[in-house]
Amino acid sequence: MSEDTAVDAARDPAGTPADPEVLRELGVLRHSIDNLDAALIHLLAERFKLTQRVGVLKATHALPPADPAREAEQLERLRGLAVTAQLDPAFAEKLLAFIISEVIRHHESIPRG
Ligand SMILES: O=C(O)C(=O)C[C@]1(C(=O)O)C=C[C@@H](O)C=C1
Repeated sequence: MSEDTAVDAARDPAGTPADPEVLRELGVLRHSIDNLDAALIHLLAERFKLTQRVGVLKATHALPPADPAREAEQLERLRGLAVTAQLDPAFAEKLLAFIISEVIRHHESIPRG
């Protein structure tokens, strides 16, 4: 993380720089956020590699790109996990729907047969 990012954001409305201890804590928190964002990107990349293989399998065997029954199971499971993890289940649902819609778009672009 850039030191400047923390410094820029850590000013009060009058433009006075924040307490150095606040800046230090902000920097520590942002460093961990950056690590988690990197992990999310890597996890998503691995997920898309697997769904790409699913897409090829489906296209090869004339299976439909979307499977609403599977999605309903995933949704129910993820909502439960979100509640346990104290994450807003509505957010988890929207995120899953967003990811799956992108996967289906990829599936549909694979030549069939
Ligand atoms: O499991 C499948 O059949 C997939 O194509 C993968 C996936 C997903 O991204 O998890 C995507 C589309 C389907 O509607 C269900 C699930």
